[in-house]
Amino acid sequence: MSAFINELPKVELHLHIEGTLEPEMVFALARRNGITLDYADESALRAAYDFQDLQSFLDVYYQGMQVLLTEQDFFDMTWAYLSRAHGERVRHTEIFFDPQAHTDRGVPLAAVVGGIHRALEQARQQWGMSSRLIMSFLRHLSEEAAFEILHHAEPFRHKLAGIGLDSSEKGNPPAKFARVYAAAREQGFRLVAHAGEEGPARNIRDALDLLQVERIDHGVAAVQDGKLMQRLARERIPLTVCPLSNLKLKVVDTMAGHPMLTLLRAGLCVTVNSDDPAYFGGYMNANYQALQDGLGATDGELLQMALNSVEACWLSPEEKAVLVRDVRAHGEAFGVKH
Ligand SMILES: Nc1ncnc2[nH]cnc12
Ligand SMILES: [Zn+2]
Repeated sequence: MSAFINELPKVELHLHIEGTLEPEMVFALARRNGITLDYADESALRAAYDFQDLQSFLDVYYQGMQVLLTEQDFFDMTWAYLSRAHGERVRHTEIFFDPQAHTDRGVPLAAVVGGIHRALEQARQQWGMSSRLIMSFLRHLSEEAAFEILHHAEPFRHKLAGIGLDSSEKGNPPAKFARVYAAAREQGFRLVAHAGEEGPARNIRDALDLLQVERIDHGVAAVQDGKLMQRLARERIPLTVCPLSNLKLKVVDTMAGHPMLTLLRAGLCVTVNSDDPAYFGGYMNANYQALQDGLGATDGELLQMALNSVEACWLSPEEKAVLVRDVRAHGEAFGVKH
């Protein structure tokens, strides 16, 4: 691991907290909750992490999270991620969770939000690590179900910064959620959506125009549409790109074929993120390192992407200024210009 990457102050903007469940924790929580898993042990579960596409991953991901039942389970999962992120110099993190995947199993939303939020608060007090929580609608479920969870979340509104849209992109375009996004916008939520991961560039344009999102999660399909790239660059719409995820889910065939640097050099606000690190083989450092080793990104380009993440995050201008200063100082300490 390069010292430059290891010590770089980082901001993470695309992280599914349920995607941080390492096999060891899946088994520990299963034992604690008296749940029998379909896999004999941790290594058998890890062997199942051989994905052909997004759907084959999602099937394993939704199965893995069934061990989460209590507020303490959600706290423990979140605390394990935050400890790891803190060790990788993540200073601020914006975290997705999938409420419907839990409430549909009978887990109270209070346990989900309460456990995650308690861990975020402890990280803030203990390390000064800041965070935001983003509630995602599952796009393979109905518009009606999204409205239901939005309504159900009202008592927790003060703990939620934004709304996201994830799960199976194919066959579930942004238009399906235009009305519920409009309702969320009226309630003051900030808005993001997964688009252009496995789906076409058109989904990115529709997420901007129909859902009025301010950031696109993934968005790598933009590279197929020059006009859209120009718009994203002109409007400085951030893309929260996840290199190791794209490789594991076969969005790209090789890291050398990843469009990250094409997008960066075209002036887009691209950022580096880990998505579901327990499943995709690496947290933030590993994603930065993969861009360097597999794609040939320079330290200067990595520094620019780290600064983009600060620009794209939801901290106040004053808090961002502190992070910008620290990222720039890190570059200067290593003699790196961006
Ligand atoms: N990469 C991804 N794409 C869509 N939905 C997800 N849910 C968790 N990870 C996801
Ligand atoms: Zn994602």
